[in-house]
Amino acid sequence: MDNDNDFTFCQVEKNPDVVVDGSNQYIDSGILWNDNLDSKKQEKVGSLSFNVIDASSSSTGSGSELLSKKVAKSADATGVSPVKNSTRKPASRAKVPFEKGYSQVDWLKLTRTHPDLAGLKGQSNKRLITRSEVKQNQTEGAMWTILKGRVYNISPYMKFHPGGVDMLMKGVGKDCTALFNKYHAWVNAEFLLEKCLVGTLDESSK
Ligand code: HEM
Repeated sequence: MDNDNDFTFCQVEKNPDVVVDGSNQYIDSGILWNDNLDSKKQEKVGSLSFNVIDASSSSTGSGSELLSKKVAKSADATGVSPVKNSTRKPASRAKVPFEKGYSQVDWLKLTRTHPDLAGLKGQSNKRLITRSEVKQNQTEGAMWTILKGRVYNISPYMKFHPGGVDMLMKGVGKDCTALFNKYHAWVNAEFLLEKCLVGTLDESSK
């Protein structure tokens, strides 16, 4: 098996290049780790390295998300949270090898450089959006989906999706939350798709 190109199996070092909003936070394991955590320690098991956080000695974490994820696979960069103990059998894995230039790291670079990934053209992403408007946006440049009450334009993420374009297409024009949770409830989509946010779902809409 050739995993050389699969970032999931690469060791990803903390990279000062990926400073988010210049606020001393780094993208690491799909979580925004606060750099002030001095109790962070690197451990190694086989080819995987882990960041072990002693949360008890610090109250400077970046909110509940940080505190709830004390151990993270640093191998699983960008948007993939640590695996939780679960009695539920996960759906079968079908990760698609990415095309050159479409790794999750490439996606993060794009999110930092592209001026309008959501395709808002100056419109606010704070507005309420109806289900029928989501349904209407299924064209190449604007493929909208509802995920956990938020509306995203997932068109730019298509070729970057590790599960493949076909799988992601299943969520276009509708609410993909159930499918999303079925395959990877641990994925931090709020972070990955932050720049693709179009608005909030109008829950009362049809
Ligand atoms: C809409 C937002 C979505 C985002 C941000 C997203 C993101 C991701 C990420 C980061 C992975 C890699 C997971 C890992 O390495 O553990 C992945 C894998 C995958 N995704 Fe998605 N996904 C989305 C929606 C969907 C939908 C709607 C489906 C199904 C219809 C789907 C099916 C899959 C499958 C089958 C895999 C590969 C299997 C696996 O690694 O467990 N995804 N996705």
